[in-house]
Amino acid sequence: MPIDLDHVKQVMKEADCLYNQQQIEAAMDSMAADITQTLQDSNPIVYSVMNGGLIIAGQLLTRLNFPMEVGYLHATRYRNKLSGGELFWKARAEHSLVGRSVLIIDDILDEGHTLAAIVEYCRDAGAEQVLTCVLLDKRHDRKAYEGMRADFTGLDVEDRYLFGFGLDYKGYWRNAAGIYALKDH
Ligand SMILES: O=P(O)(O)OC[C@H]1O[C@H](OP(=O)(O)OP(=O)(O)O)[C@H](O)[C@@H]1O
Ligand code: HPA
Repeated sequence: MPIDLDHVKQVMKEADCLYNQQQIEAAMDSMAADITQTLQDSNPIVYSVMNGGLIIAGQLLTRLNFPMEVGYLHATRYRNKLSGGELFWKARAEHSLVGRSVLIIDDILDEGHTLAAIVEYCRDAGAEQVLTCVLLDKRHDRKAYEGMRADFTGLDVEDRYLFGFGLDYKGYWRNAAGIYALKDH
């Protein structure tokens, strides 16, 4: 059934803005400085995780001024729903990862199953070092393993359903230039 666009607009009207564009830009500047310090001499392959990682990766990559190769992986487990299921791979790495440093960029570490599976995949493919970077880390105790964190995190965020800056509400509002929380979720 096609989604009702009036509903999509209403969702945005009623949402709470948790972080605005300026706050996100400051977080990206800080992550870029940390990533540069760690990876500038390692000739990394940098993968964004489609679809959610598209916006953060695009804006972060232009802040990184050192040699790297860039690509994407596509793995999804929410598939336009509000809660996650089994991870479904749509596209894996095109490069050989053997002996390489790999940086994975995604929009959010929520329960962490997506990132954990991607890291395991890259290690199994022979990567020497796999680092992870997320714009958001949702605060709750349902992580894939206790204490799970990305190597680089932009902002911690409350345990609500979020959208904007790559994150979707039923496929919409990935393009919103802030982080929004769904009303009453
Ligand atoms: O930490 P987790 O609980 O595993 O959730 C995080 C993942 O969920 C979202 O992807 P989604 O499966 O919604 O696909 P999308 O990127 O196409 O939105 C998000 O972009 C992360 O990749
Ligand atoms: O809060 C969220 N919003 C959108 N997509 C997501 N994928 C994991 N968590 C979320």
